[in-house]
Amino acid sequence: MSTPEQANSTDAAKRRAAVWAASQVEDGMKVGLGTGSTSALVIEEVGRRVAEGLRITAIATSEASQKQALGLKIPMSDFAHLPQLDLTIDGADEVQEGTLYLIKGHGGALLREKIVAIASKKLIIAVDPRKLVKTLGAVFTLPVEIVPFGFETTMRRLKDLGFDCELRMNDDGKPFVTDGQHYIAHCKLPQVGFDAKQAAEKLKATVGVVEHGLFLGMASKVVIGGPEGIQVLEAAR
Ligand SMILES: O=C(CO)[C@H](O)[C@H](O)COP(=O)(O)O
Repeated sequence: MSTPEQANSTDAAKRRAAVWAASQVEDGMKVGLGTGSTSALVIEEVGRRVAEGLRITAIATSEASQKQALGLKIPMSDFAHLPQLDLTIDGADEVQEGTLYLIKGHGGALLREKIVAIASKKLIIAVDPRKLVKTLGAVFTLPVEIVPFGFETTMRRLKDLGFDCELRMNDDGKPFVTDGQHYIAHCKLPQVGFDAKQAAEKLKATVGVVEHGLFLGMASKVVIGGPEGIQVLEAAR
């Protein structure tokens, strides 16, 4: 549990990161809009700029972000009309120092987030400093989106592969269902000898797994909001 002061400073850090990320949107761009509390601040800022005359077209990564963007009168489109995006801005649950590998999906939107991110020339990730980790899985579990049919057997096979997972539940005791009508398994990652690329390959090859929350080599930049300003990390290419 964070104190009210800590919560305020985290909110301020998220907002700083979000405002900088939104400032990277240029007139005429096709933009992907992420999901989560930091992305909501990005959408708010993009909406403010649109009201001032910025002309963009956007695609959202969740129903919640779509609704927020439409409420702010951001012109929204889809992949039938926009084959490629110039820039996507999203949040993350963890960012690994050095590699800029990400864990995403605790907002339940990892599948659409990954579809939008890979259709974008650039992906900017906006976070507060708590998200920076040395080892992926240090703080958060890895969300893995799975098909509801036979989820029990899929989760058993994930366990056999070394992923100890629990099904994400709602407060009413029913499984959480994503925008794509799938379930989410939250998997603990081993903290010693974890190989993210190998894990990503294993997960992709598991029948019943739709997608996983490891975003490897996808972030172009990560902006970290802090108490006084921002820090921008760039991917080594
Ligand atoms: O991956 C995500 C949603 O699926 C979010 O980007 C991630 O959970 C970070 O959210 P927040 O900005 O609220 O901390």
